[in-house]
Amino acid sequence: MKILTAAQVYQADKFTIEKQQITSDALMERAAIQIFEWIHARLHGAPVVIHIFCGIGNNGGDGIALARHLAEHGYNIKVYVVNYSEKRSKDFLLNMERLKDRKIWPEFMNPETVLPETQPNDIIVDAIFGIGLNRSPDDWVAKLIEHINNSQAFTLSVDIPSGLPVDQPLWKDSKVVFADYVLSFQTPKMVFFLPETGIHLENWEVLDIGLDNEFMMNVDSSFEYFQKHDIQSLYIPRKRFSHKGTYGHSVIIGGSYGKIGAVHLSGKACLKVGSGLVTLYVPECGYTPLQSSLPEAMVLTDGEEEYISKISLSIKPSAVGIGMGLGTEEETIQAFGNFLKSVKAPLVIDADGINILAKHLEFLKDMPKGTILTPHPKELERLVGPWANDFEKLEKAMRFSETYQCILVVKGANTIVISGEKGYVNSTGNPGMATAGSGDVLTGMITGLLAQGYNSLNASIFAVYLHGLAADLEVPAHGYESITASSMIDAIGKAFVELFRQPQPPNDNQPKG
Ligand SMILES: NC(=O)C1=CN([C@@H]2O[C@H](COP(=O)(O)OP(=O)(O)OC[C@H]3O[C@@H](n4cnc5c(N)ncnc54)[C@H](OP(=O)(O)O)[C@@H]3O)[C@@H](O)[C@H]2O)[C@@H](O)CC1
Ligand SMILES: [K+]
Repeated sequence: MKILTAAQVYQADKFTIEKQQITSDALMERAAIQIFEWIHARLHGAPVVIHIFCGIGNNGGDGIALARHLAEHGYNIKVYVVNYSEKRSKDFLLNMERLKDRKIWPEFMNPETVLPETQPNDIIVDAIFGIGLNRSPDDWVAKLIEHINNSQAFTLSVDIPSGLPVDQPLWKDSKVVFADYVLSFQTPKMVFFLPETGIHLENWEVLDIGLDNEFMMNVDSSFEYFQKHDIQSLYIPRKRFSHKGTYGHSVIIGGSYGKIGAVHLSGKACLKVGSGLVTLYVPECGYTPLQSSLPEAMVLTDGEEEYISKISLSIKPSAVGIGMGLGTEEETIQAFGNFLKSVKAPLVIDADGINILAKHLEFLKDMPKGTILTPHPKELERLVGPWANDFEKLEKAMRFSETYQCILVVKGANTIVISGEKGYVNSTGNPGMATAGSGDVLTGMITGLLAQGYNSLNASIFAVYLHGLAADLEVPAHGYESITASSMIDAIGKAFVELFRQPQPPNDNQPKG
């Protein structure tokens, strides 16, 4: 699903109105009806008090139109107009007239208004600002936002939590409505996925208001949100007449004394995504533990006991994953640098591999095109330098990716795969994944997919999605806290099955008896 900027949403709006020959008010009506239906399907007419806070632009217009539909269905509503400007939009005014025709009179709020009381069981609809917000709200509106946030009522934001800009960082000390749920029109907004701004909402959902398909297909968005059907289309099916050689030979290079487990996790995850063969290249001390704990893998060892001192492979790998538990001994650094010069197979670099690169930028020129780097935030910072905000972080990552023609898997609550000027935002995963070894598992998975012939971008996207899905499938049994890297590996199989599970048909036509 494309993630559009505010400017692109306005273009889509204009294009749709012209092509479908409808009025802008008709589009607002679609939006309001979609929100009404969402609420009605859950409340079934329950007599809860619904406080609707409306601005004076089109976001406010959506709120006013929603108020009319709720009133027509007998809901107990209180409507407020947050009068932050004299410049009311045409469709806001039109909907105000329709509301007044039904003898519903909103309360007009200005800086002097006493803020309304709400009860914990009430519902707040936040339609104060939408995608038109272009500066920090005035002080009195900020106080209202804080008042909403201090109430215990469930808060539903229309399109975007009021106070959040769509595609830029938040202004300093600016206030934002905390939304329990956001119903966002046609496209999720990029701020939902970034740590500094995503904290202002709990859940979101996209409502389709019928913006023109042709526009949506052709618009060139910098970011996409990838979901199940996108991943299904990347899948390379296994063939009947195949053998283990068909699915590649992965090599995992890493480990040092006390950190051999990282290689075990990567190697096992690599096997679990279907790599035909897996060889682990480790210091001598890793030989016995790995041979006994992971019998499916082959093990090659370095001459050194406790760290890797040179990397010479007697085999021709289909893909290589390097860096987990590697350490940063001087000899290891040299071995890593030399390896970059000689490696011909598709490559994933993680953990200490990234740390070495960050300290030895001269190695970057030897990195093969299409190499995948999988930094967590601290590793990314070492690589691209500090950033002032999340948007600058992504810009820097994009520039890095373009300069070195590599893929960056920027790990976070929503991991974002960066390839040149494009970013792909993952839809799976949960806070239980913030656990030791989680990254080693991902690196192994990406390597295993590369070995099977997935290209760098597809392998990254597919693995990131499947990794998150595996962790999500573990939640019912483990909660967040006791998910471990090993339990994620165990769930990779379930994640593959889930990826292709068809929705269950309703049971009505089952034979009785
Ligand atoms: N295609 C779609 O998706 C559809 C979208 N629809 C809905 O329209 C919404 C966008 O509406 P909108 O353009 O009227 O902007 P909105 O956010 O209501 O703001 C109003 C005005 O406030 C102003 N302003 C800005 N910052 C300010 C501040 N800090 N303090 C004070 N004033 C401030 C600024 O005007 P300015 O003062 O800068 O001239 C701005 O124009 C969208 O989110 C969705 O809910 C649907 O109806 C149908 C289809
Ligand atoms: K809003």
